[in-house]
Amino acid sequence: MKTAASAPRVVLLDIEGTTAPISFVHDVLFPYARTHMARVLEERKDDPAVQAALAETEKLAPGVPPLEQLERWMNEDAKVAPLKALQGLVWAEGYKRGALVARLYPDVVPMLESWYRAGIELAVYSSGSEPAQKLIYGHTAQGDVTPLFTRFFDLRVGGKKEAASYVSLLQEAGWKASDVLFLSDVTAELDAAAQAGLRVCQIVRHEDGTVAGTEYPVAGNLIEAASLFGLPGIGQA
Ligand SMILES: CSCCC(=O)C(=O)COP(=O)(O)O
Ligand SMILES: [Mg+2]
Repeated sequence: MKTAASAPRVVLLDIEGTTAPISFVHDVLFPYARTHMARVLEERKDDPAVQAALAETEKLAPGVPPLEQLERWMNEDAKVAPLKALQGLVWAEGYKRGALVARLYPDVVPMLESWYRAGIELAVYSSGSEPAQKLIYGHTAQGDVTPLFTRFFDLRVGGKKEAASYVSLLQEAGWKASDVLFLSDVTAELDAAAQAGLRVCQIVRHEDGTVAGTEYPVAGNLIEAASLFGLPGIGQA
């Protein structure tokens, strides 16, 4: 007899296109980083974090002036660790002076609060750096919701389209693959996570124009994902 799968114990969430609109990342965050990058790098040239990211940029693109390389990566939307680290530093300044306020989809905070109250572990896996992830969740319309999350994984565990990254993060967190539900809008990320044994669901946000794949369960928002995977709904915990 086949038994019904139990509800996931851990929900691992992508950000762009899953919890935050793509337009917030591409039309607000990325242009802010592009506008202020050169100035922030100049002002913080003695900061060891800036120096480390610039050294890594030079290592990855020898012979290219680092600022030029960073601009190339920004044009390509490259998911590269030193760019992501520096974008995070630029955004930190923007959030601090009130020029940036995070925009999340309206279902996100109420749903995460309900899962948190039900004892479900919540974690982030985004190409944005860990500090950038904490900034987004630290500056929502509902205030600082970072305490809802136990872990913030970024490119240090590897790229999101590689199965090995999911194996690494499972190891680091001590989670069993089948206990974890990964939510993302990008099917290549779901492929990689599924290959590592995680349960997966594609979040297909109408506003983002995400195209639904055919291989995995599809949900229009976190409320639908909850219902598909036996997780509590808003206000049910
Ligand atoms: C941490 S918010 C900025 C997100 C970002 O820089 C990015 O490249 C989007 O990555 P994601 O993995 O969340 O799709
Ligand atoms: Mg995404």
